[in-house]
Amino acid sequence: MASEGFFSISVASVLEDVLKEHGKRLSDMDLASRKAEEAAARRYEVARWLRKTVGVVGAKDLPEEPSEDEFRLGLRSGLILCNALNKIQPAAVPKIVASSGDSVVMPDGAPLSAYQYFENVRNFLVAVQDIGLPTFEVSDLEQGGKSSRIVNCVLALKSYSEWRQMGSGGSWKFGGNARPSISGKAFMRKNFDPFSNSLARSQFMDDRESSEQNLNQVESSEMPSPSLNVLVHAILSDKKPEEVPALVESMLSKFMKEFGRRIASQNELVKTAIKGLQDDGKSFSKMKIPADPSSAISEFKKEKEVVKCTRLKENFHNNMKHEEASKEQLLKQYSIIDRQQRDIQLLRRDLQTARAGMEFMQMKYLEEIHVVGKHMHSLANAASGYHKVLAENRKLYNQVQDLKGSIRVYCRVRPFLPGQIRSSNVGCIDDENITIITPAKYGKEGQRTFTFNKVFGPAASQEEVFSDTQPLIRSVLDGYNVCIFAYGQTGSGKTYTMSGAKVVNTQNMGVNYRALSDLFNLAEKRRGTFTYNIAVQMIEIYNEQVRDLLVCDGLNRRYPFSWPIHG
Ligand SMILES: Nc1ncnc2c1ncn2[C@@H]1O[C@H](COP(=O)(O)OP(=O)(O)OP(=O)(O)O)[C@@H](O)[C@H]1O
Repeated sequence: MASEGFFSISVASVLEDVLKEHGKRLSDMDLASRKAEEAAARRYEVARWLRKTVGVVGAKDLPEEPSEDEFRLGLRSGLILCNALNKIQPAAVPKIVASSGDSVVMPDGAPLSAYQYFENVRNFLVAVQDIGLPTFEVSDLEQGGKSSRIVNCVLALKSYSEWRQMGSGGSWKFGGNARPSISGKAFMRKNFDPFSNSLARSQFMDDRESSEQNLNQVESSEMPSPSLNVLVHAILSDKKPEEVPALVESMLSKFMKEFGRRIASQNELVKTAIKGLQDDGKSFSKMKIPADPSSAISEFKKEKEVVKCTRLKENFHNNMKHEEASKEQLLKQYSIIDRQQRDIQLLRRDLQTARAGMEFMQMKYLEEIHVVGKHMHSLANAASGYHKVLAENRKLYNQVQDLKGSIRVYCRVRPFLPGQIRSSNVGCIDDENITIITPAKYGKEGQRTFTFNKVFGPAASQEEVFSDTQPLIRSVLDGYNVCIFAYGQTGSGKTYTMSGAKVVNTQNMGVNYRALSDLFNLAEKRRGTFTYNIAVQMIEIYNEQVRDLLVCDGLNRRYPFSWPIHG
């Protein structure tokens, strides 16, 4: 909760704010120079201790007061560090690697022996970590590295050495003489783990960003803040002893005022928070805000409990209502499901009935199909029999035509034309014979009888003449060649017999028209069985000349002709 933060007033923070207000004169420049002074003093102390502990190692003695670069370069090979550690704790680093190049201090960037570089420094760091001392990164020995971490490590080692020299008993105090007096920081080690905290505190001046964190750590351990110490020191350092009491009095009065102001503001915040909760309809009882924040907190906690219980009750009631509503809905759903199940039963019954009906229909249909199939089969048999019979009939028909004769000669006697003298020399006509009376010769009338396949008298109609030739016409459709032609003298009636009168009608229609009409009728009847291509040619033979009578362009074409055959 946001309000919880308002109860954490720290006396140290108030004091620090007051001091800061007093210490306006302390500029950042002062802080920077003090930081540098402190870092240098610590570095000198480390160098002096190492010189005293290790002495000259490999002709690389650290100066008593080395610069930061001299400090790094002197320790870069790891020889001094390893030897120092082995002095304090023998064989902590089992093997120290030295090379011929160790007699010369290697400048930055110059490659060290990789073996030496990794072995000595790494072995030192491993051993230091095993002991529980703060360590540093290998890169801190290079240019740009944090030498403060190396200093911290060696100071911790120094403290550890002193502790061992005192017999390793009791608590190990570190930092009493490891810090320059200006820092005023205590570096206490109660066990090995807090070394990390100690290191963080020692780095305070190096890293201003971590100052807030360090402040909290100091407050939690009831130790004065390092920044407080610095501020107090900065304010009082340039004061005369007689000025100090007045200054302290002034600072204390300001501190009391600030502390009172913060307490008041906290109370206001608590009141506002409680009012907000009451406005939300929570069951807060009327609450007096005590002057004591701790009692306010306990009251506030109690009220929170009451609100929590009320909420739980409300939740319980809401859940019950919700459950009842769910039950009602469930009952409705059950009734709907029952109705739907009944509907489904009815539908199933209807479906079964429909299915039975369909099966019955299907059975009937199959039966009918079977019967129809049988009929079809018998019809096919009958059709094939019919075709056989038809072929047989045709064969017999043509045989009859052959028996009648391939060449048949008919004789037709024309009636007298209007205006002609009715003097005939036709004596007698029967079915096949005609008797011609010849003129008297030598005073004696003569007569001759001629026999034909058929003789038509003057009363014979066009239909009678055609009916006798019709069977021959039908043979054409069975593949037989048939030729019908008329022969006789001029005016004897050839054209009339073959074509008809000048004005053709159904009565006087000649053999040609009737034969063609008969052929087309037959072809139409047999269309499902046969396809016929029909062509017509009509010629005249006159004076031993053959002429095409169907030419209609007026030209008198003579044999041989050439004409297209059309279907
Ligand atoms: N059977 C018949 N009944 C009635 N009239 C007929 C008959 N035969 C012929 N005629 C008539 O006789 C006349 C002569 O007939 P048609 O022209 O047919 O003779 P044709 O033999 O064709 O003569 P051509 O050889 O000169 O052409 C026509 O007027 C025709 O109408």
